[in-house]
Amino acid sequence: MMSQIMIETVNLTRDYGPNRALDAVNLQVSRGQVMGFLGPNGAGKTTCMRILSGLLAPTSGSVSVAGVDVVANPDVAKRKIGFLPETPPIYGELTVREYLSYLAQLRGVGGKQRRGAVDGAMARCGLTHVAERLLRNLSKGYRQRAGIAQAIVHGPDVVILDEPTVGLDPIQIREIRDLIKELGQEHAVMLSTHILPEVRMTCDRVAVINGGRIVLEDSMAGLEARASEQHGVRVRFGAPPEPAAVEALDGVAAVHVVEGGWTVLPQAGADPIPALLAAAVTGGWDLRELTPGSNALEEVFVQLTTREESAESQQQEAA
Ligand SMILES: Nc1ncnc2c1ncn2[C@@H]1O[C@H](COP(=O)(O)OP(=O)(O)OP(=O)(O)O)[C@@H](O)[C@H]1O
Repeated sequence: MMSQIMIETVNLTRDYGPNRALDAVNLQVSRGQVMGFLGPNGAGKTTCMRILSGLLAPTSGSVSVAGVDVVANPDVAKRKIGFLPETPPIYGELTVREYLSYLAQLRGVGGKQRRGAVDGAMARCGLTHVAERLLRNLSKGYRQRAGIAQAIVHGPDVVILDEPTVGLDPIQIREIRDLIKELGQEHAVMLSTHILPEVRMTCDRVAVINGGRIVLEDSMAGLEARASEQHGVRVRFGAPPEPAAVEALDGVAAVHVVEGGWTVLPQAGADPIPALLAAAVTGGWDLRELTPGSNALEEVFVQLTTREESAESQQQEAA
């Protein structure tokens, strides 16, 4: 099957007064993909998602959803998109069924199809047994499911989820992540989060935004490969040696000493683990943890976002 591009932004830019919140953002997401949209606070994620959803106008650049220009045809585009905002509006006095039916109607699902659409969305989100419950009486996890159900009830091509697992307990989180993966098979899904393991678990692609600019866009596989080239081995010792003793080992390029553990960076193409293990045993370093590349994604993320920030602060200092 040809990959169908469902979300496309070209040089998308948005200013709030003198502040540029989005700066020439180019993104593409196809049907069958879950794209993780990552960035620190204030990076521009919400701004981007609100523009995609037709809730906010861009300053310049273009944005299309399922081939429909969101700025030129907002009403058509809105029917092709489902959005779960970070804080969804509350309709506590409606039952789950009434809520979904109301929103399906707003988004143009006709009377005959509506019941089937609502039943289908409830089934996919595991809500069938609470269909007649008032929203205000649902647990947070179920309310979140209702939020996701409203984002898919009208059969949109594109589903955008803003921090969908924030505030849920671990079991609810797992269930919502499974649901997101499932949605990715049929829709193009954009998932905003700053939880890195969540991206690893649910996404096929990842885009990292910082200071309004996309600083990385890659497949998960590509990112993991990139990370493993520069990843470190995380180690913790009960009786740590001098860092120089580790640095001197075969295959070790450098050692970063941080609180709670060290990161041992390998020389290109080398595996430092055998020498590390041997030295830890003979040296009595009391090895407590050895995790290869466990922070790979985190390291790439931190590198990408801090590099941009430090470049910016240097510019500001120079100005
Ligand atoms: N209505 C607004 N008026 C003025 N500035 C705004 C407005 N909304 C956002 N901004 C600014 O635009 C930038 C991007 O904000 P945005 O909310 O899109 O970031 P974010 O990545 O979603 O952050 P968070 O993870 O904290 O939600 C920030 O510098 C923010 O202060």
